Amino acid sequence: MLKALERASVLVEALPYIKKFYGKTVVIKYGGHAMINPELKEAVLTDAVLMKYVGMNPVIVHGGGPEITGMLKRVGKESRFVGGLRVTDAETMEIVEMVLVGKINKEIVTRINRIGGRAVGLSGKDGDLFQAVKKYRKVRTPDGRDEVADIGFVGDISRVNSGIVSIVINEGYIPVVAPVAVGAEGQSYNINADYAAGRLAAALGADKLVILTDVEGILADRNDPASIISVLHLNEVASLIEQGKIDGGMIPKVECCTDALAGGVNTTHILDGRVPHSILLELFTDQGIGTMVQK
Ligand SMILES: Nc1ncnc2c1ncn2[C@@H]1O[C@H](COP(=O)(O)OP(=O)(O)O)[C@@H](O)[C@H]1O
Ligand SMILES: CC(=O)N[C@@H](CCC(=O)OP(=O)(O)O)C(=O)O
Repeated sequence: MLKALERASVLVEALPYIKKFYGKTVVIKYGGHAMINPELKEAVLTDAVLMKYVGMNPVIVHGGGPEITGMLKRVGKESRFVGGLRVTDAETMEIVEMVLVGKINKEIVTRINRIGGRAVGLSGKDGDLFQAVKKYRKVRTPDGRDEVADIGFVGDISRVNSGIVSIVINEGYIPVVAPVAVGAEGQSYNINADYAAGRLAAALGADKLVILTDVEGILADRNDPASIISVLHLNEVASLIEQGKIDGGMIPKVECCTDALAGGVNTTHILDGRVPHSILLELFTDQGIGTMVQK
């Protein structure tokens, strides 16, 4: 009884925020490292279910980088990344699709349904959701020259047909999206889940994009968790990347925020997925947590 009352009082405190976000779409990028711990997994998906219950429209775009790396290792393939993106040959692409679409997507859907929500899993191929062309990545050589690297079947999203996601939302389900896209000839493309989330948020006209990761947010000094940047303006991003202060897996995250903001999303956030219920802390408190990237 006491527990129920405690929960009720928490809900009363959250009411103004619930009203503020009622009917709003929030795209959640649920990332590889925040996905590993089973308790955290449960907390993130419970947050999504709660959001749906109180009238918001959560949309989950998931990654699964560490699981893909694990599966590749099992078949004797080493993973290589260029600028945070996996170099993807034909065999790697097959495994990426099996892991993301066949395994992780269905696991998330099953968990949400068991928690008491209703979820539908989609990949970028369903309803032609993500169409892509081959992506080339600019890299800086050790002697300071810029080169274009061929990273295989990694795609740039050329078009988002978000209709199928809207149908799923409007029918009362939580869409769960795997970041595999389709090319002009029907071939599969591996899309970094951050980019997929940013583009989908823009196409849906989402109010918020929330990216969960395994650090506190964007750090000014990567070795100092206290150096978190609470608000990062878009005009500061390029120089932080240029100076190497933002690198690796954080590059797709800030670029994804850039895409989303350019596409009309109101606010974008990079949050610590290791903190239980970090999404609710961001949504339902004034101070917010993590890094907000804004125009
Ligand atoms: N300025 C920065 N602040 C915080 N993390 C950074 C920064 N630059 C690079 N990183 C790296 O980015 C990583 C997050 O990207 P990634 O490992 O791809 O996350 P995920 O698996 O959650 O998608 C962090 O663990 C950190 O190593
Ligand atoms: C092109 C590219 O790098 N694709 C990613 C797709 C999964 C992903 O983005 O997973 P996280 O969000 O867990 O990192 C990959 O192959 O790892």
